[in-house]
Formats: sequence, C-alpha cells, structure tokens
Amino acid sequence: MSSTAILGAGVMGETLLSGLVRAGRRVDHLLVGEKRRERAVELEERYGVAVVGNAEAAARADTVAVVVKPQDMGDLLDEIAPSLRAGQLLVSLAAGITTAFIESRVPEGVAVVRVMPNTPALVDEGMAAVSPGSACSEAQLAEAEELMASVGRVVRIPERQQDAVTAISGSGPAYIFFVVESMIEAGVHLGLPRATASELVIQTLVGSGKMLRETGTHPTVLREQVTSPGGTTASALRELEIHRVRAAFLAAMEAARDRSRQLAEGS
Ligand SMILES: NC(=O)C1=CN([C@@H]2O[C@H](COP(=O)(O)OP(=O)(O)OC[C@H]3O[C@@H](n4cnc5c(N)ncnc54)[C@H](O)[C@@H]3O)[C@@H](O)[C@H]2O)C=CC1
Ligand SMILES: O=C(O)[C@@H]1CCC=N1
Repeated sequence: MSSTAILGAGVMGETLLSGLVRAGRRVDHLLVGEKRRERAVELEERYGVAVVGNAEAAARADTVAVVVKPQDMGDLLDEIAPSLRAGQLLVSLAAGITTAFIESRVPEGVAVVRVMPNTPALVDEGMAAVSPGSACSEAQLAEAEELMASVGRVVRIPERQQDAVTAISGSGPAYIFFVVESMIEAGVHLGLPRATASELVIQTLVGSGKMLRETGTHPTVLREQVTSPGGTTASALRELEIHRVRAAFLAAMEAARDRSRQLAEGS
C-alpha cells in the first residue's frame, strides 16, 4: 500500500489525518510533518502516527499533502523540493495557491493536484473540489480523489473555478455556523432557554439539509412549502429581504473569492 505524508497538521491537516485513520489506512503508512513541537506530540499520542521532519516525510511518502497556511506554502515547498522526485503526487489543500505556483517550486515530473476541502470532513461529510496541474495523470488525479473521498464527497473542477469554490464550500461551513449562532441568539431574545434554542436550531438545520439531499427538490420549492400565505414565515422572510440578507450573502462570497485570488499573490 502507498504511503501518505501530511505536512502541516492544524485544523485541516488533522481532519484529513483522522479521516484516513477512520477509513482504515494503516498508521504505519502515514507520516506527519508539523512545525509546532507540542502539536506534534499531541498527534503522536492521539493517533500513534510518526511525526518526522518535512524533508524526511516528503522523501518517504508516495503522496504528499501540504496543509499549511497559504502564506507558509512558499517556504515549505522550498524546504521539501530537494526531497521530492518525479512520479510523486503532491496534493495542496491551501486556499488560493495555484498549481502553477507549486510546479514552479518542485522538481519536474512531480504531479500536483489542488484541492479545496472543508471542515465537515471531520465527520466524513466533507466537500472537496479537485483540479489537476499540468503533469498529473488520470491515475494520479484519481488517487487524489480517493484521498479526499475517505472524508466525504469529491468533485472535479477546472482550476479557474477554485477561488469561487473556496468562497462557497471551503468557507461555507462558517456561514452556516454564523446563521446557526444568529438563530440561537434570536431564540434566547424570544425567551427560550439557550439549550432549547440550540436543540431546535441544530435539528432544524440537520433536517433541512437531509430534506434537500433526499428529496432533490429545489430549495425555492421547499421554502415555499413552509411559507403559508399571510403566515409567520412570510413575515420573517420580508424582514430578511428588507435587511438585504440575500445581497449580503452575494457580497460576502464575492469578498471570499477575491481574498482567495489575493492569497495567490502572496498577500
Ligand atoms: N480550516 C479550514 O476550514 C480550511 C482550511 N483550508 C486550507 O488548509 C490550510 C491549513 O489551514 P488550517 O488547518 O485551518 O490552519 P492551521 O493554522 O490550523 O494549521 C496549519 C498548521 O501548519 C503548521 N505549519 C506551518 N508551517 C509549517 C511547516 N513549515 N512545516 C510543518 N508544519 C507547519 C502549523 O504549525 C499548523 O499546525 C490552509 O492553507 C487553508 O487555506 C482549506 C479549506 C478549509
Ligand atoms: O478562511 C480560509 O482562508 C480557509 C480557506 C477556506 C476555509 N478556510
């Protein structure tokens, strides 16, 4: 079986690591590179995984997943480049960073795949979008897809769509949690105990998500089914329109897309 190295084991690196372990990947086929010593010790204790230097991990693994902040990517690639060889697969999970940027810093023949994952991967409900670089074979792209499929769904997209995907599904969980927080606070304002408000909102979210997935019905139709003429929902939705919530979502996601583009330029 092939070995995988995860370089950078913060929120997303650990999410991938834990998913691979849950999916039955043998721990002795996994390697981690992590700069913070206390974090490295934590991961060794939690998963029994070997945490080694980045260069060693990159040299020993068939697939190298780089999961550091976009701003740290240049230094990390410069550090591991001498250890990489043609034929290896390098999977980047960093927002904004292009395959062309990575290819310019690693040896020729290293196959690069750009991935935008999201944190629900922690519960095997992730959404990942993958795009191949210029030296990536179909088999190597399939391998990257398989890596991400161990923690959720995967779609293939042209790389030019990656900044938009980052704005929608990469950052998406944060918008949903923001809505959940807002609804719980509203429930508390309306006099509900916090625990009751939390349970009501979370189950409403999970139930609505399940309905979208399982019925395949368009969200507009599902919303209309809840909106009785002259009823409570119509009153609430009118307020959301008055407060320009739909426009705010559009502006927010355009800002996220633009920020992803800026990260590619190193700012
Ligand atoms: N958190 C999220 O929801 C998502 C994050 N991403 C991407 O994943 C990447 C990582 O993000 P997070 O996990 O949230 O950040 P994080 O800050 O939690 O984790 C980054 C980890 O990399 C380590 N690190 C930094 N430089 C290193 C080096 N040279 N060698 C080894 N380890 C090093 C840090 O100590 C830290 O543990 C980013 O590029 C981000 O754009 C993508 C989609 C979603
Ligand atoms: O906020 C960020 O930059 C990262 C990328 C997508 C989600 N988190």
